[in-house]
Amino acid sequence: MNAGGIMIDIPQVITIASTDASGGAGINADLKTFHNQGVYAATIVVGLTAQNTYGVQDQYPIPAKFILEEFKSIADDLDIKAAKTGALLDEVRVHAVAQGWQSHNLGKLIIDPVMVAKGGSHLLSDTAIDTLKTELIPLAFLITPNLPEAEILVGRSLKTDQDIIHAAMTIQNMGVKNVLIKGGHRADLKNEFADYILYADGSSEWLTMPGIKTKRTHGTGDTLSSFITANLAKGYDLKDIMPVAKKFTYEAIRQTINVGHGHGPLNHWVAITMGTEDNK
Ligand SMILES: Nc1ncnc2c1ncn2[C@@H]1O[C@H](COP(=O)(O)OP(=O)(O)OP(=O)(O)O)[C@@H](O)[C@H]1O
Ligand SMILES: Cc1ncc(COP(=O)(O)O)c(N)n1
Repeated sequence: MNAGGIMIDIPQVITIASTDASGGAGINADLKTFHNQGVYAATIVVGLTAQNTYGVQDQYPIPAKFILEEFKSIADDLDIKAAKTGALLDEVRVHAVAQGWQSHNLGKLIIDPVMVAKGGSHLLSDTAIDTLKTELIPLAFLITPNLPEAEILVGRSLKTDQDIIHAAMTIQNMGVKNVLIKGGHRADLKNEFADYILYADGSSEWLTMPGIKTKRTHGTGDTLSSFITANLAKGYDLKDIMPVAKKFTYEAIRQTINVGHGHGPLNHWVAITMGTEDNK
């Protein structure tokens, strides 16, 4: 009921992750990307971090019981179409999120398996990796590890393109439908580099782009996975989203903003929308 006004339907998404006090990564980057893409965003806060563009100074995990209450509050009211996870900190939090998801399915699940921040701080304990593999990954529509995260998930080093292709298959066999292995860590090594995606139907592609020589890449993975989450919620197909998600992240890195003195944050104000002439 909205007498005299109008009612607008809007796709609803959620980020299940940790905050970044400096605003460049984590839940903060997710919310800015969601807003940019015109979706309504809710949050399940799993942890808080005291961090800046130099690194993570401290972490504060939210109790598992409270995380489950957050799940219930959202599921009792909102109509979430897609959810993404970010830094989950440890085994207890990963288990709580898997438990929350099984009780309250919130649409398509996208896992960004954040393990180590750009400054080198651990945002997922080593003991959480098995819980991630056995409890959370089998529930997901898409997982988006960067190269070091993919190496940890498969337990071997990934040097060649062939290694990456095999790793994506190994991860898909853990029960997740689609696997994106991000190549940002090779961006300094080559002028052109690529992300690799293995789709649910067995097809795959290399998404190639020029590497930008910069250290202002705080929150690149969050930005990419949030863009994908927003547009899955809008009903777009993953294969159509991927090139545009890459373009959004690329422009958000390229059109840099002057914030912080370490690994600076991205520009979440760039205008790139699915379905426009520019992106066909
Ligand atoms: N220097 C760069 N130039 C161009 N694209 C980049 C660069 N760095 C990262 N990207 C792109 O940004 C996206 C995120 O990649 P990356 O490998 O940095 O993820 P990530 O390490 O998980 O990010 P983060 O942990 O910072 O959130 C990928 O699509 C990647 O190709
Ligand atoms: C709360 C939180 N989530 C995710 C990241 C990863 O981003 P990056 O590797 O660019 O620091 C982060 N630093 N902090």
